[in-house]
Amino acid sequence: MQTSEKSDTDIRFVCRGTFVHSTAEEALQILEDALLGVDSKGKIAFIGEGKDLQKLSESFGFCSSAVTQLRQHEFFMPGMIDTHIHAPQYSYAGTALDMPLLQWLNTYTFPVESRFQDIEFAKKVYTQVVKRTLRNGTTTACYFATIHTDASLLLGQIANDFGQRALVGKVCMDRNDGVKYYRETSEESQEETYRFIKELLNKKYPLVKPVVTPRFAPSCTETLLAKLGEMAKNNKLHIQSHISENLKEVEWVKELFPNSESYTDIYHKCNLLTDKTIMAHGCHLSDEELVLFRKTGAALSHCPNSNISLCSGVLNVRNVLNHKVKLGLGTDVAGGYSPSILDAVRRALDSSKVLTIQDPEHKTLSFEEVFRLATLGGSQALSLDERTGNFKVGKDFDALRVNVAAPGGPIDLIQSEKPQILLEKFLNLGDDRNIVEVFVAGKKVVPFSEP
Ligand SMILES: Nc1nc2[nH]cnc2c(=O)[nH]1
Ligand SMILES: [Zn+2]
Repeated sequence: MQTSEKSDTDIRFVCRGTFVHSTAEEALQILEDALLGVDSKGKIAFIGEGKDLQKLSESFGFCSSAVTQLRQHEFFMPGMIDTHIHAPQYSYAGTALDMPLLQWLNTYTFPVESRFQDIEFAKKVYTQVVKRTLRNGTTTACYFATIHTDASLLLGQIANDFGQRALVGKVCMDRNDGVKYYRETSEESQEETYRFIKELLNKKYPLVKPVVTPRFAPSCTETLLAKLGEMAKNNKLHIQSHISENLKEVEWVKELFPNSESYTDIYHKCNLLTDKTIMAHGCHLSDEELVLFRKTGAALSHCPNSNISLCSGVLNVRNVLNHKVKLGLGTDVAGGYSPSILDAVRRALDSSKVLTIQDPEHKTLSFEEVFRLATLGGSQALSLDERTGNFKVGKDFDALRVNVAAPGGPIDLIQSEKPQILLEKFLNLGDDRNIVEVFVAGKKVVPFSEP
C-alpha cells in the first residue's frame, strides 16, 4: 500500500477497480481491485487494495459508501502526453500530406500560420484543438503556437480554461526566405518572446507554462538561437524545437552552419540542450548525437504519423532507448494527420515493425513499451514526471477512465478479458468513445462542464 505521510488530507474522491500504468521497472503494471484516493489538491493521497477499504476509510476519513466503483471492462490509466503538437496546424489536419517537409512548410504551413495574427481565427482553432485533444485523452500537451504573441497567450488561456496541462511556445523565426512575410526580425523575436514568457507566467495558471520555441535551426540565425538559449537558462525554462527530421533539412543545416560539428552541436553550443529540452523527430541523428542528448538530459519526441506522412524517415526507437535518451510520443499535427496519441501509439508500433521487416535482428517494441512512451515516457521527456505520468502517491491525478465495451463504441468484446488484453484492445482499436472521463490534477475535464 502507498499512502502519503499525512493521513489528515481531505479526500475529494476515491475510486475502486483496475488501474494500469507504467513504472521505471515495469512497462505495464496492473493493479486489480485497487483503491485510489485523490485529495483536495488533486493529488493522489493513497493507493491500496480493495480489501483494505475499512482501514483506509478510517485513516483518511472518507465514507466507504462514497467510493466510485468501476464497472466491468473499465480501467483507469494515466492521461496521455502529446510531447509535440502544432496548435495552429490543427486547422488543416488531415490534408496537405503530398510533399516533403521543406516544400510542405512553404506551401501549406507558413501561409496558414500567418493567419493567426487574426485573434478571432486563433480563438476558433485553439478552442477546437484543446477540446479535441482532451476528448482523445491528452491530459498534457506541449504546443507550438505561431510567431504571434497575443494569439499564443490566448492558447495558454484556452488550455487553462479547459483544464489541460500544457507547455505553450510562441514560435521564434528570424529567417524565412521561402515565405518572407512570415518571419520576425531578430530583435522582435527576442522582445516578443520575453513579453510572452513574462505575461504567461504572470497569469499564474497552475498547469500552463511557457516553453522557449526556436522553430528549428534553419529558421533562426545563430544570434537568435544563442539569445533564446540564454533566456531559457536565466529563467530555467523549457525549450522545444525540431531536429534531424528529414535528410534534405539535415543537408541544408550543414550549409547554413558550416562551422558546427552536427545538427545537435548547433543547439548545444547555443545552450539549447538541457534537461528541460524536447526536440521533435531526430530520425537521422547519429549515435554520437544521441550520446550528447543523454549527457545533457535533452529528450526526443517521436512523431511517427508525421514521419510517415511527410516521408521523413523512421526513428529507431530501440536505439534511442538503448542510449537512455528520454523519449515521448507526439502527434506533430498537422505533419501528422491525427490529433490522437492513440494513433501515435499505433504508428509507433507499425514503424517498429517496419524496422524489423528490414532487419529481423531488430527488437520490435511491445505494446507495453509504447504504452509507457505515451504516458510515463512523455512526462519524463517534458521533465514533468514529478507531477504526472503514472499513479504514484503525491503526483497529480491525471487519468483516463476507459470503458473498453462502451455502448456504440468501436470494440466488440466477445467474452470477459484480463486487464492486459483490455488495454491492448483499447490501444489498438479504441477511440474517444471509450474514454468516458478525463481527469487533470484531480479535476474532471471530460465530459466538458457547461459554461
Ligand atoms: N513537422 C514539422 N517540422 C518542422 N520543422 C520546422 N517546422 C516544422 C513544422 O511545423 N512541422
Ligand atoms: Zn513539429
